[in-house]
Amino acid sequence: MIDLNDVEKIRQIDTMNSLITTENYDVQFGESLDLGKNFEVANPGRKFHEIIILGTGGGSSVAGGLLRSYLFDELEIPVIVNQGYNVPAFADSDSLIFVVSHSGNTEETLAAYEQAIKKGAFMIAITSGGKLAEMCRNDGIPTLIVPYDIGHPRRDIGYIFIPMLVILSKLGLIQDKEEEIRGLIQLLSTLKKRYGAETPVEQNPAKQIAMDLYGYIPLVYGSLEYYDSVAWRIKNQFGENSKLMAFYNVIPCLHHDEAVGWDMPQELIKNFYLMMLRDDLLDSPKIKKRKDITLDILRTRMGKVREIFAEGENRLCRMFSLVYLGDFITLYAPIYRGVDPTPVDVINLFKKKMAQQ
Ligand SMILES: O=P(O)(O)OC[C@H]1O[C@H](O)[C@H](O)[C@@H](O)[C@@H]1O
Repeated sequence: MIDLNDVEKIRQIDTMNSLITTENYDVQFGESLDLGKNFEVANPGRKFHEIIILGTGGGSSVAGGLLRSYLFDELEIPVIVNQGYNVPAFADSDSLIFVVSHSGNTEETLAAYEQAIKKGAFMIAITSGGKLAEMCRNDGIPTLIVPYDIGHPRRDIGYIFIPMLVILSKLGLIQDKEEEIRGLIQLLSTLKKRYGAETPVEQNPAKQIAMDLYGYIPLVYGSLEYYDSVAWRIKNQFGENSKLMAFYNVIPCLHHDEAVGWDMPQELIKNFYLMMLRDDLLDSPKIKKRKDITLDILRTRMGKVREIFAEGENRLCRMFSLVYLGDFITLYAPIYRGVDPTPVDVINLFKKKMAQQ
């Protein structure tokens, strides 16, 4: 196992600097705010039936999910995250469609884009370039171009999420969020000191959890209304960053189905490492009670259980405080095993095989 206090070794294993990029989210989120603010939108005040986000993967679709959760009690129209090749039948000229592909080359998103164009939807693209940027240029679709980095959209979550938020406020669909975003940037710069590579294991909860879960299957339980997509993000990050299959579910829903599976044989359930996402401010009394009961039951059944708590002055901060901790945990987990967190070999294999005739 790698000594997570050995910063030089950590940097050697993390050959594409995913930790450094994550440590610099405060800068990324700041730039993203400016990108959003400088983007001109047409027809502010126009009414839409719904918002559809076309995009897939740990960056683009998760950003859509986080947006949906964050705006749950503010937006008066639904947000639909659409990850596949097709767009739903109800999409039409009254739909606001964000086409989001960081690379601009993801085949599902490009196929869905072509359908959306035919339906005459009001579209805005967010991409660093690729085929999507080219198609949008030809079709006259307003496009917000974000920095390219190295082609791992999951570490560009700020560039995808923040501009969508700013654009929604420019369109008059939500209140202005600049103050909340600035609060988040401040929080990220505080938290990076706690979770960053330079902070030793003894003072670094992200490193501690990454080491603690070694040998277990991660299971992330979030909750409605704000922590479903956060749990989804962390589960995805375990896959892409940690090279670990992980699972997630959402309270209270899981109490009506998955929970029955907790009666599985002890030798199976003991392989899980439960991370329970908690928020002392945003979790309602009912949700808090359900989480307490869940922990009471699972403490003696699962291999280990760990509660992680949201923090921060507003909802955006609180949600992203857990996204941020999750990003660090899922980066340290592979490094602890001597594995480089950035390459995604299986995804590349899929892309190659799908391109073959
Ligand atoms: O945002 P896009 O460039 O369309 O990428 C979509 C997805 O592609 C790949 O699968 C990446 O590994 C994911 O992290 C990414 O989210």
